[in-house]
Amino acid sequence: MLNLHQLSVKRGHNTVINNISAHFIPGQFIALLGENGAGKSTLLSALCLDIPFQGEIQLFEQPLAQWSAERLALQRAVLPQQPISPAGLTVEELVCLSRFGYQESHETSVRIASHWLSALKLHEFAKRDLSQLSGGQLQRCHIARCLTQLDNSFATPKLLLLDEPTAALDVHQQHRCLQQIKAFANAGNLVLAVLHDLNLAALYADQVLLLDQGHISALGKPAQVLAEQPLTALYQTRMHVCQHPRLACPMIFSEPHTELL
Ligand SMILES: Nc1ncnc2c1ncn2[C@@H]1O[C@H](COP(=O)(O)OP(=O)(O)OP(=O)(O)O)[C@@H](O)[C@H]1O
Repeated sequence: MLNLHQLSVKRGHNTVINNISAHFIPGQFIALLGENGAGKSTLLSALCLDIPFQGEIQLFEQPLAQWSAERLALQRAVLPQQPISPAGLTVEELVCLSRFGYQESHETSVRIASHWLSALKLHEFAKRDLSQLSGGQLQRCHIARCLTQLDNSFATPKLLLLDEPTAALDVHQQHRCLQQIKAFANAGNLVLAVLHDLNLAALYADQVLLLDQGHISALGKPAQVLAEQPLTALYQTRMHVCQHPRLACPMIFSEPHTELL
């Protein structure tokens, strides 16, 4: 579904994404992990065509650059690290705006938006101005916007790109949002999400992509990739990996840096 072929991205004089190739199939939740500055957001920006790159990005075997904005709006949604939240818009208005590409009535847009606002426990805020939300409520509102934008069961698999979707969320909301996002992926769509929480990646990702200074250092199932030695090397922090007491996934613990104690 999504092909990266010898993708490189420069920012200033530095090559931030360095000749990476990968192929992603629908039905998967891919977690992008890596230290600060590894190139995760840059990779998402290239996938959004927001910055120039070398190499090729193909969606359904067609170069992304050849897709019209109208077609892409029905196929791909994006949650940037700092999404724009125009003051004066209500939650429902923002989420409904994501339906602009569909030929449908306002009532249909509101019905679909309501579904996702309820799914993310935001229904009570539907008529509230965006400026009157907490950080976590606003983040959930933008996740609802993305899922509303791609809600079209009669069409081809969709691509959802999320940059740190759980950064502002409490534990309950992290699980609620990631369960919705994983269900969306496993229903036949593709989700690429930048995460910093290794344990959330272990719980929810079908595949984990470890980015190290613009290179893919590992891509595979969480149980294969999230191992002590590569994580300790990548984050320069002592890591321990054990089995989750109840679930079939690894759990990761880190140690303080002894030289700072
Ligand atoms: N506009 C820019 N001009 C020059 N360099 C940039 C620019 N934006 C980002 N960079 C650099 O590119 C590198 C990759 O940045 P990027 O934001 O992709 O990292 P990241 O993996 O998303 O990090 P984080 O986890 O901190 O969000 C960093 O070294 C950063 O300093």
